[in-house]
Amino acid sequence: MQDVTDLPFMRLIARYGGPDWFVTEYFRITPDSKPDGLILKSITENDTGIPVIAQMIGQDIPALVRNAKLLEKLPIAGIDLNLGCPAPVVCRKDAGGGLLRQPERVDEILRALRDTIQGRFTVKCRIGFTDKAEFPRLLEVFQKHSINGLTVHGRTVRDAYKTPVHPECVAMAVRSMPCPVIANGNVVDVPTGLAYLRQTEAAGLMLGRGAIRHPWLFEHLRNHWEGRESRPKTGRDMLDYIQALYDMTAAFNPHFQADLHVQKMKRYMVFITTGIAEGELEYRIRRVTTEPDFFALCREFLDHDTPLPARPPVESSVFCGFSELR
Ligand SMILES: Cc1cc2nc3c(=O)[nH]c(=O)nc-3n(C[C@H](O)[C@H](O)[C@H](O)COP(=O)(O)O)c2cc1C
Repeated sequence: MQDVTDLPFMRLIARYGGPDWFVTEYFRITPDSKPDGLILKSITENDTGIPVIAQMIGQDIPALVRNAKLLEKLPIAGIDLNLGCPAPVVCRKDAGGGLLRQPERVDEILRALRDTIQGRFTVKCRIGFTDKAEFPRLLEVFQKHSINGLTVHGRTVRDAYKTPVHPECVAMAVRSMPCPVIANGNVVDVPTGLAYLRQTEAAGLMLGRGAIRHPWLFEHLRNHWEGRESRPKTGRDMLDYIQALYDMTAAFNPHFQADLHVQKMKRYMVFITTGIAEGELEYRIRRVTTEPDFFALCREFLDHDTPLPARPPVESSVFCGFSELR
């Protein structure tokens, strides 16, 4: 995830159990781009023991091919093509989710990349640009290119993050793709993860915002499958996580300035604070500008041994419609 899942974040999440695979932030690929140095570090300095897949975003075929060759020289578990990013600046350039408007172009890109990539080649997509009715045609294109995996974020680009996900589309992909299909979107806890898997029969889950909010989510899912209890997490557990996140991301930043770092922390805090103290921490953290105020506020709300709410509030505007995964 852009500006979120960098090397220090991966290292921290790995301490909490972590996923089976990481996926890098996307490398923006244009005719004259070179792979971003900081994102490269999440590959070349990955000491987590968890394999990492390099993700590219772009639509220029020679550039994508050139960068895929460069990336394959590195210790990666595969290359993933992003066909889901809804950012207007990306879609306007017909990259990411914007490419879903042009299945023929996707066809050409996948052909060129499949001919180039020797190892694992996967695709991450949404279920259409404006309408889920576009999805069957996209699946026809994906089926043609022997990709090794497909991750489906069960929303259209237009949906952004404002709707529930569509498990029936992920299930359609599972039925029609010859490769493993991974379900993505709105998994916030063990029950939502299990419901998504049950409704789709997907081969696995990709977790994004839910794992930022609750880094124990990977461990809790594993505990469930392996018959172990999961201890509810307290305010103090969360405080320790926030402190570690602050320290590790700060140490990674050669231009560290406390006030700017507080702003970076807010990218994570949007997800972490959802539902704590009925939204009061979420509201107040947005207004904080200094490091002492940031930690004083976190301590005010989290320096306790009471279990935190297991899931975000049902009416959450951040995890919109997650409760429909049941
Ligand atoms: C801030 C932010 C950055 C993201 N960056 C990426 C990215 O670089 N590559 C990608 O495939 N998806 C990216 N996503 C999308 C997530 O991977 C995921 O598909 C989406 O958030 C839905 O899943 P979730 O509910 O588990 O978060 C990003 C999402 C957010 C909110």
